[in-house]
Amino acid sequence: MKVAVLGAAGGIGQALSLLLKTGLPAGSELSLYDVAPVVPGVAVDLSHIPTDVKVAGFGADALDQALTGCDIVLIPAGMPRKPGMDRADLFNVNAGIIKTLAEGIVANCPKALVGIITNPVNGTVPIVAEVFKKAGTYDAKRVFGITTLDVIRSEAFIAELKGVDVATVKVPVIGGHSGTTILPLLSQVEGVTFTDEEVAALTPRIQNAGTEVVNAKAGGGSATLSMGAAAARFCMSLVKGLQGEDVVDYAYVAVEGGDAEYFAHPVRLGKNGVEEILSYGELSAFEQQAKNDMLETLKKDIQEGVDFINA
Ligand SMILES: NC(=O)C1=CN([C@@H]2O[C@H](COP(=O)(O)OP(=O)(O)OC[C@H]3O[C@@H](n4cnc5c(N)ncnc54)[C@H](O)[C@@H]3O)[C@@H](O)[C@H]2O)C=CC1
Ligand SMILES: O=C([O-])CC(=O)C(=O)O
Repeated sequence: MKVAVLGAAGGIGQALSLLLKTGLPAGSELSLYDVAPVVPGVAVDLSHIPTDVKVAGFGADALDQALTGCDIVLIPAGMPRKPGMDRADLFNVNAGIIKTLAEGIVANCPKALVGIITNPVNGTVPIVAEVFKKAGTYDAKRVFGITTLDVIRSEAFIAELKGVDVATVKVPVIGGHSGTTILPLLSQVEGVTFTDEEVAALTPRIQNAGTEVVNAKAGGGSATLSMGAAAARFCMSLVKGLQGEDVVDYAYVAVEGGDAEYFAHPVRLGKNGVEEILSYGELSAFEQQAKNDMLETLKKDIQEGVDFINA
């Protein structure tokens, strides 16, 4: 298994790379790419951890070498938010970065499963898809926006609120990855119940959890450690799928005839990426209303990504 992390020297990139160095199956290769000159050092640092995962670092002019033969490419490259900014404010600077990296994937590992972390995810995923479409290499089953952070936050917050074992809490989160487009389906969480007041308070807490971190870091960036853990968890789902295990996880994927062109759903993963897009089931009246209210925003975010490549 060969996994590339693009943006590996950043806050997320380093945390994620550490978790992959210690978590990938024996015999795997980890390819770390970044435009920051420290990236070879990050690779050397990680290489001293005694696991059977080979690590190599690649600087600005070595994207092709970093990507050659990769099975999975994870992308946390690009600018994070500062207090007062929305994720959408990152579009102008991150769109060009994502486009360049997607072109590198086309040229070097067009069959790889691609997991996009760079914000705004609602728009960067369509950018990658449009670059692949233009190149004739697009396979909707292989492109994922990583929304796992919304899932793990929901697990953590609910376990804390209800005093239950966090390992037993499973929370479906659908939609997109910004503000109200993040839709946790609290009505479907098994083993706990919520009052209307709890739903009305917990839903926006989950939706604004990224801002909670941005404000707490006071200008020093956004979530990196929890995102590293989230991306590593999602990567392990992709790895298990590639190894032939039957695994279901949540991700922001292209959905034909869905609520929007891209929408986070439960997906069955396998050797070709998405084997099946599963239904997210019945929504409560609150969730149905929240979904209806956010679709226009999500669709606008998606169109911005599509237009960046095609307009
Ligand atoms: N999907 C999600 O749930 C989350 C997404 N994010 C997003 O992840 C991105 C990265 O966040 P952080 O790691 O905190 O930022 P950071 O600034 O710590 O790291 C970003 C890294 O990307 C590198 N980079 C910039 N241009 C590049 C290029 N063309 N090729 C390769 N590397 C390049 C930088 O050198 C830097 O090392 C941000 O856009 C942030 O908004 C952050 C948290 C959660
Ligand atoms: O809020 C941000 O800018 C980073 C992010 O996507 C998150 O923490 O969910």
